[in-house]
Amino acid sequence: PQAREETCWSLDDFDVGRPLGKGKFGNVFISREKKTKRIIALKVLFKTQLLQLGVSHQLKREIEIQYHLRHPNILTLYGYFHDDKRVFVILDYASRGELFNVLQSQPGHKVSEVIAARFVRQLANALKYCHSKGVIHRDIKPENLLLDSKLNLKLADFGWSVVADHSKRHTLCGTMDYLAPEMVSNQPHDFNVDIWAIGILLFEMLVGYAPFANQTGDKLIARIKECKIYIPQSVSDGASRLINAIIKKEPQERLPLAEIMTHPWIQDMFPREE
Ligand SMILES: Cn1ncc2ncnc(NCCc3cnc(NC(=O)Nc4cccc(C(F)(F)F)c4)s3)c21
Repeated sequence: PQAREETCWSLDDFDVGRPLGKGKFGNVFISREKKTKRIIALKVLFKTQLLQLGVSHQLKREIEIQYHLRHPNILTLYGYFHDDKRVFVILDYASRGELFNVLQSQPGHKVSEVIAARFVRQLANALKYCHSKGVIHRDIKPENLLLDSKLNLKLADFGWSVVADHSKRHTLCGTMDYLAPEMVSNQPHDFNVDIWAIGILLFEMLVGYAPFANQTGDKLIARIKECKIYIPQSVSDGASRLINAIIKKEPQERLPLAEIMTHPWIQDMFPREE
């Protein structure tokens, strides 16, 4: 069979520029690939830390997962290479950086309902694609949502994502009728964790802080379990209805992606598509 073209990269292929962000595992640098002059983002991770924290398998899984994901609202991972001390991940460059910093720079740390609806629809698009491939992101937050020069949202950092183990379900599906409720619902991390995150994100983009923010420890856990959120009057009825339809304690009760994308509030925020 046709071998997939495997370009073998090394640090010599790149001019490394300023840091774009600093993470606990390593930093990201704007860089230019010498031959094509293409601008990319180079994430540098230190092997010692990956080994110390026992997350090397997670990085391998992230690279494997991202290798199969190609979508306009997912930050592309082009490849990786390593030297004796570091692992380098070659990523799309998102020139407007993290949504986190965009929100921080706005008055009240919030955006308009039109912008919020745009980002929710693009994120739902990215997740519809991921979930259709059995990939659950599991770490959706403003730090992992990047923006390109055209204000298109790019879902990034699949370091905590998993591929839902359909295998177990397939072996069981012949005899689903006999499965106890806790068995069929016992998907520790099912796709609905990503749906929940869309609700939290929408709340934060419109209110300026997350619904359970400035709670700590067990109070925070209790608040999340109680699942009671207070949506300020400043938020429109349509947006409030969508937030309340997503932030549900029961995973299965959360509004499915398809219904988020076609929700009346989302539709109203987009001028009639020509
Ligand atoms: C800030 N910024 N501004 C512009 C811009 N343009 C592109 N990218 C940026 N930032 C990088 C975004 C990322 C994408 N994928 C990531 N992946 C990751 O960080 N993976 C990862 C980390 C630590 C440990 C593990 C492990 F081992 F646990 F799995 C996995 S980070 C940009």
